[in-house]
Amino acid sequence: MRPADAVRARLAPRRALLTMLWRAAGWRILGVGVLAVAQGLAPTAAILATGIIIDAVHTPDGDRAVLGLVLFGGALLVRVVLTALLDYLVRVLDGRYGQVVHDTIARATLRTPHVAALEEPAVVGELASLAEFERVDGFVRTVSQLREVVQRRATGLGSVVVLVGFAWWMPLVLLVAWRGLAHGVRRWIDHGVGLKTTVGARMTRRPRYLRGLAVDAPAAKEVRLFGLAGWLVDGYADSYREALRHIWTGRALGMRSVLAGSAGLAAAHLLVLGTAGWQALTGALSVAQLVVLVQAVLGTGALGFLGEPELTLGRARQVARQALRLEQTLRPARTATRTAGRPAPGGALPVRLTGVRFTYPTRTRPTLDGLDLEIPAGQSVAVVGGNGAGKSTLIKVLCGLYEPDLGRVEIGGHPPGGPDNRIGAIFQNFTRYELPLRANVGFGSPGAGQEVLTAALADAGAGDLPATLRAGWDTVLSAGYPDGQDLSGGQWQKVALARALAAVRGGAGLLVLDEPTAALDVRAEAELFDRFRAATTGVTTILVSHRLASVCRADRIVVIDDGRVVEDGTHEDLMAAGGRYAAMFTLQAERFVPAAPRVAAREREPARG
Ligand SMILES: Nc1ncnc2c1ncn2[C@@H]1O[C@H](COP(=O)(O)OP(=O)(O)OP(=O)(O)O)[C@@H](O)[C@H]1O
Repeated sequence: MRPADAVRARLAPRRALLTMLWRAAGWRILGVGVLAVAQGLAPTAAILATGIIIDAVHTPDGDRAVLGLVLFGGALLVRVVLTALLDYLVRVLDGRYGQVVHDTIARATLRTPHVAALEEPAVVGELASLAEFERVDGFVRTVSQLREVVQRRATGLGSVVVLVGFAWWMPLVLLVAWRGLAHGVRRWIDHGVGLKTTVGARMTRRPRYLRGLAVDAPAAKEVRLFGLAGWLVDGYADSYREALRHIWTGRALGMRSVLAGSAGLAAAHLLVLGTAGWQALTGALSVAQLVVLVQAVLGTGALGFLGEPELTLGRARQVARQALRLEQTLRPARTATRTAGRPAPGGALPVRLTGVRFTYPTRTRPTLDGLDLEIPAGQSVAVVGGNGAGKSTLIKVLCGLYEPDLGRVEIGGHPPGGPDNRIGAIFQNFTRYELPLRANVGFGSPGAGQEVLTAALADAGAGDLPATLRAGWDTVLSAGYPDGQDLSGGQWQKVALARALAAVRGGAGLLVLDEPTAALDVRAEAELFDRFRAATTGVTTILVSHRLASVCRADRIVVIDDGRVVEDGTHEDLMAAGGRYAAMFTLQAERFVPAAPRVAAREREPARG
């Protein structure tokens, strides 16, 4: 790396922090800086005042003593007033700064319509470390920490100026010593952080996992049922002790730089204070001068390592840089952005995928490859195939959540997410919003009236659900809220389905259903499909399901294997062709139908013998 590039890279986090601070506070941040410098210089004024007072008492000189006292009192007053003012200002700006960081990250992540961008390992890493910083340090203390650092550095510089008045080399020696120790401490801390993220992360993985098993609800049943409590407690204690032993040993080895820095600092103080003491003894320094010098020497400590504020500010610089980098990386897609709000009614949408190839960011092999599929407007198509064949991926590409590497996806003649973005969908891992039932259904068709939501919930087979909830449509669907209520797996699925059906009632021209009935009982599923035709008339529907009894009702069935279409036709066509679909259907059907005759045949056998 060229020296200019190295300097630029070193300065980039500082520039990023300033950019974010400017966005959050504008000129007010400069005001905070100036006031913090003034607050930091107050102790220097107090040191000088002390010197004047002692000198005046010694002389004696009443006027100078008064001047000294006024200066001292003024310094104290300025400090008290500025402290109160700054405490208020930084609290306001801290909140504002945290909000701007949140906004920057949220806007960057939300404006990318492609989920793939959020799965890039670099982006995942940045988002995780931002979340960690927020959890541990909070974005919200950045301005406070900045004020603390600026104020203390001003105090240190004020002391340097005072010391220069005695001998130019004194502040220089102390400055070098303090920075040397700061460097040593930073190295030690970085070494410790490095250990924590390498050895620590590796060695604490198991204890963290065991702790999770002990306290998290999902494992609670099995832990009790299989009597794993003792094993868990011992395993956690042993593995955690072992991890800590490794980290402590590593940290102790890294202490050398701190010891060397401390020795250097002790030597510097010995030299400066020794010289001052000698000069005082020989009469070259007055008592007042000695007092001023000693206090200024103490003040230079503010140029060393400042601990918590300095560390937090360092992390805040990285966070600002990461947030701005996300803003750069997660640019809006080339295609038109998704239009928010209720889709305009306009009939069923045709779908066309031509030569689509798609590879997940974390994979090298494409999951979809050479996939062609054309669905006329209004047709109902079922997509089937084995586990991992690429069905859900096809749905996500179709909905515009992932951009294909090659080929085209068109919905109503436009790329997905374009102006005619009228898609209603329920995904396999649909979202359970910790919000009222009304929002959980209403998100499918923002702005829709109550009658649309009620009809959509009825279409999904959960028309009676609001009556069973404490606050009806206003019940928050989470047990964590007063008057909130969680739902069963099947009820949640019906709510998610209602959301998709609300979109249809609101004008969606394409309905995509990825395993919409996996959590429903057989009767609920049968009832749903009986109602389904009526609810989806005039809409193109794409259904992914492993339940072939439901699939066979579709106008057309498409079999996916290894990321491409391998069979395509009606149920009758595919059964007659005797291919994969026929084999899957026969296998599923046999598990129910022939059981009775087989038992009956076995029962008849002894009689024959
Ligand atoms: N986010 C992801 N990142 C990387 N690989 C993924 C991701 N999601 C799915 N895959 C992989 O892509 C392949 C196809 O997965 P997909 O979920 O599309 O299959 P599917 O046909 O829907 O399977 P199933 O019937 O089990 O739901 C699988 O090998 C899966 O491991």
